[in-house]
Amino acid sequence: MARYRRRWGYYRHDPYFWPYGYERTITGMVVGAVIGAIGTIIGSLAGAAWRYRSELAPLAVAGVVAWCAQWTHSNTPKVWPFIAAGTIAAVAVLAAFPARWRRLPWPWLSRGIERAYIALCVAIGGGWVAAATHAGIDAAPLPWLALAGTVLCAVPWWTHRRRRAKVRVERVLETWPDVADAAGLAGTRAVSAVVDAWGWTARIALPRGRTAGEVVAAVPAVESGLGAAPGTVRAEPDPRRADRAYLRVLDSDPHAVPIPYPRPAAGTASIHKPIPLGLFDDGTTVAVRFLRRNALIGGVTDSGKSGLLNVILGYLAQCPDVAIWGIDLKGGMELAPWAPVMPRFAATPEKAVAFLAAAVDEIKLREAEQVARGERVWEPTADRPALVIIIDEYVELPEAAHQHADTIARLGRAVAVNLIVATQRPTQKAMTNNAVRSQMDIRICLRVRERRDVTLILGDGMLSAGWHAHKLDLPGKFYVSAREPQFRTPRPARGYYITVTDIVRVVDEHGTYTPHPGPSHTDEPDDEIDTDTPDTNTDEPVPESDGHPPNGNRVAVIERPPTPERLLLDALRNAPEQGITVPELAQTTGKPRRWVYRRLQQFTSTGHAEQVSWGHWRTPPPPTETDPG
Ligand SMILES: Nc1ncnc2c1ncn2[C@@H]1O[C@H](COP(=O)(O)OP(=O)(O)OP(=O)(O)O)[C@@H](O)[C@H]1O
Repeated sequence: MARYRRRWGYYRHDPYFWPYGYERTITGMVVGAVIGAIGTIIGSLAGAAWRYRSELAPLAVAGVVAWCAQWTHSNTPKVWPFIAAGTIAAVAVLAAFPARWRRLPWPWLSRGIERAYIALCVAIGGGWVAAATHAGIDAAPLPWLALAGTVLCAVPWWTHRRRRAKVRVERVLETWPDVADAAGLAGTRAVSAVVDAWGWTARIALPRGRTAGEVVAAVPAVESGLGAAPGTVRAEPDPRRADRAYLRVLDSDPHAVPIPYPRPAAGTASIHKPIPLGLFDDGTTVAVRFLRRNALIGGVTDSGKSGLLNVILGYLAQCPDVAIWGIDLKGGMELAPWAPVMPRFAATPEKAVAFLAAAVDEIKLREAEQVARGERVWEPTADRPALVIIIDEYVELPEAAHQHADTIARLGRAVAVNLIVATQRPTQKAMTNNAVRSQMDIRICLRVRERRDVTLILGDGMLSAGWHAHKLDLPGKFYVSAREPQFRTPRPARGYYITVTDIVRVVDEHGTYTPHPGPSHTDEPDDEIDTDTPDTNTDEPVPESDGHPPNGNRVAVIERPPTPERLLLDALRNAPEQGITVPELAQTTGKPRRWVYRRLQQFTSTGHAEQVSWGHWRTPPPPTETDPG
């Protein structure tokens, strides 16, 4: 310290150190203040230029272009033809941009309209540089052309929606430390942000030892800090890292108006693909795979359950590899319009029981067929379709039907026989004491009245994890919970709004089971729909002659030609008491005897066939109950 004091004492009287006097003088202070003010102004201008760098970019580019033209004009004026040729080549490349280049990670080059804008800027800039290189930048009319070109290129840049949104988010993120301090999230950082059509999503990094739950809890305070409307900010944990969270801020709500139903392109629908149900609040599609999965859809009256079922049906009806059965215990009010695409449609409890029993039977047949084919899971095709049973108002099913539904939910998965059920309150009793509910891999929760209904539909712990379905405010809004990562966090979605016209169009194109009774006929037995307890012939093909089922009142389970395995099983089931011979079986199935022998061996080992006498086979009779008396 003493050393510095000595040095200060030395310089205090040095005239070179104080150019305006030996001591501080008034002049020196004024000059210092002026220099300070100029510095402050320059600093502020530089700060503003940095802050508005995106808006100023076109002017900066114009300045650089003019400087380059001046330099080439002064040093190498003869290169102007090369500059012109280079410009034409660049514009040509942008115009004929090969499709495979569009997959490169340059978003501004992958969209046609943005490529056209870049091509325009290159043409104007390159053309002007070539001309200015030849004639000089001040040769008329080049200065005026420079001004016009700058404005022409700058206006689309200034008005570009995505650029403006990105800049706005960057500015918000610059203020994040202050917002975080005010919201009790001091020490957190906004590490990245993505802008979309409806708002933006930022990834927030938390200091060690702190969790995403804190960000979720601080959402109201963050809304206040950002000056956003209540309910427009949502936070969710990052499923990959415990010390990261996502913050979603909505500028406009994609769910504010009904979202029109988009039909899949003709010939593309398949049960192997996820079914698009609607949009998340960031505008991404909610697409759920229903193959070999049971689904539960719950919500209060008018929450949009039937609307969502219609969206699912609209897709399934267009899948060649699916057969749909419908059960609608609201007297057929909701699903009746779809009856023409359903081989089976029940609107009364009795039919519902019969159909579900038939589905259990179908599962057993499919299991046997799988054994015969040596396959573990049933891969649906047009010939061997998946069977999806849609049940509206599940709790209205009679007790007997619940038992069958329970069996289907437990055993149907491997053989692609599945349930999609909708209900207002899936209480324990209604869900066969939870057996069916526990088999529901996909849970969709629309608006519910009470908080505990969230637990009933989605499961324990979901309410406290942020699945606040009781706060959903519009019909068709829902949460979906499934095993895929995108369905493990509570993200509100809204289903597509499918109109009667959409339904009629799909049914007209894909409906084959006509005529069907309207809801008003449901109390009377009908000719078109099978009310019998089903038997082994349930998969007879429907003749295409007049659309009416054969044998008076029987329709097919699935209107596709049966597989040889199924024909074999049916023949064994229908065999007389003394059995059926191998040559007869070979004739029925159209397969060689060796094939029949091999299948019979497999069926015998699994209890689906027995040899009654030498060369005679049949299905073993069901075990009879022994009389305890
Ligand atoms: N995705 C949607 N977008 C816009 N409106 C919808 C949507 N889904 C349903 N709605 C509207 O909400 C109302 C109720 O829908 P829906 O009949 O599907 O409800 P629900 O839950 O099945 O009712 P209920 O239990 O009484 O049958 C209908 O008027 C429908 O137009």
